[in-house]
Amino acid sequence: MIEKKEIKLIAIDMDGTLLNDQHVISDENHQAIKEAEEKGIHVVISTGRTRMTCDELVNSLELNAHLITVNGSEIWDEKRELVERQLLDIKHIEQMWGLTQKHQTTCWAATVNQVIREEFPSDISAHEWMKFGFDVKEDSIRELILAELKENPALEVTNSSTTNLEINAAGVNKAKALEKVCERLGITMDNVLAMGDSLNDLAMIKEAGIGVAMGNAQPFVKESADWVTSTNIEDGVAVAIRKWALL
Ligand SMILES: O=C(O)COP(=O)(O)O
Repeated sequence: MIEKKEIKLIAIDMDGTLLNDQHVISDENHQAIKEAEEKGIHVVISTGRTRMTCDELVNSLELNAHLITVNGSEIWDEKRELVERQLLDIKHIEQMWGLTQKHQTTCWAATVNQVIREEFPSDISAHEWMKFGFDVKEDSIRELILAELKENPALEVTNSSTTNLEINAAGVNKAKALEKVCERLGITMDNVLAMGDSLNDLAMIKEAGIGVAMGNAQPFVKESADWVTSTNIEDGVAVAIRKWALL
């Protein structure tokens, strides 16, 4: 039985959480977020996406709050000024690029000004890298890559779906970024309600006062959460906001 806590900040993941399977924010989720803001609660979108791929959806919420992107690599303030950005080392990008070649997998990556999908640049060192991703349908190959990545203590390895791997610099995750946002606002992680569905949400779900997993979350995320809400296609975000922050 989890006790209710005073919620001063709500951190919400996007894909598989705030967004339905058509990548749309439902009216019900929109309304619950609006009511939370009206109550004076900071609503912080905390996503693996880059500004380029989340702005339109985030702006539609008209929030007056910080924003966390690329799994915590970037923190933006209410005016969308950059507070902090953390990069991956070039040698680690080269290592991961080597792994995609070795295992013949699909990869993608986020630099500070683009999301790279098909054409991987030959001048790796000319870019500033924030995240590297592998898409691997075959479990055995994904596990091999995961094992190699885990040997490198400079990397933070998570996922945003069961068939991908997402890599940031060690110590970069949504929980660390949220702690920094909380510090700026003078609140503690105990007053945070965080919700998500994948391993890139795990740290914030564990460290928040109330950590909520979506009904569609990966099993380990559900096991680690304080509470499991409905799925992303059943307005699970609104359900959790109403249960933990609005009553
Ligand atoms: O990494 C992604 O692109 C998925 O983003 P999410 O963290 O909002 O689910």
